[in-house]
Amino acid sequence: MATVEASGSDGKGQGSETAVTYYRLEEVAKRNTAKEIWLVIHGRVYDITRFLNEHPGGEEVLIEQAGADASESFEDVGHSSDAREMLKQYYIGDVHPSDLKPQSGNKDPLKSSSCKSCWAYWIVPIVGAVLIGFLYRYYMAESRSS
Ligand code: HEM
Repeated sequence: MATVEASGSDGKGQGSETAVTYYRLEEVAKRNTAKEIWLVIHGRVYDITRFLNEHPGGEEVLIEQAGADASESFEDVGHSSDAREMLKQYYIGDVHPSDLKPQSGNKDPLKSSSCKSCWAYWIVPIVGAVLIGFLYRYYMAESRSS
């Protein structure tokens, strides 16, 4: 089931005063037949059914991505800004916030396995460098005294 919520605070600029329809990923996944094709690109849901025959890259690639997150393949192709503009006409809503990937949905970075700014990422090299510095000084002092 899609949930409709008033927008304005999501900061995505898709008509800040209009209502946003949220779709669960499981719902998007069901739209994977040639009769009805939805896909997700950067957290947004697109109904590209009527675009299938018009896609300059052919319908095959779209059918392959049907019902799934096509952000990566969309970017890999290096679509033009015209192609990005075209997306707007097929936009039907956003992925439900609880289905968004951790980097945008998970508020606790320590619990994220892809945590890049956690303390461990920078504290370990710093402690290592300080330790090596001490060892170096210790050995230099030793070699000077002997
Ligand atoms: C609704 C989403 C999409 C739209 C509006 C779209 C639009 C376009 C447009 C306008 C072009 C012509 C070249 C350009 O202007 O960049 C194109 C080419 C192409 N697209 Fe898409 N596309 C979409 C999704 C995808 C996806 C998901 C794939 C997945 C692989 C894909 C693969 C390709 C390929 C392979 C080409 C041909 C590139 C070439 O010949 O150089 N497209 N698309």
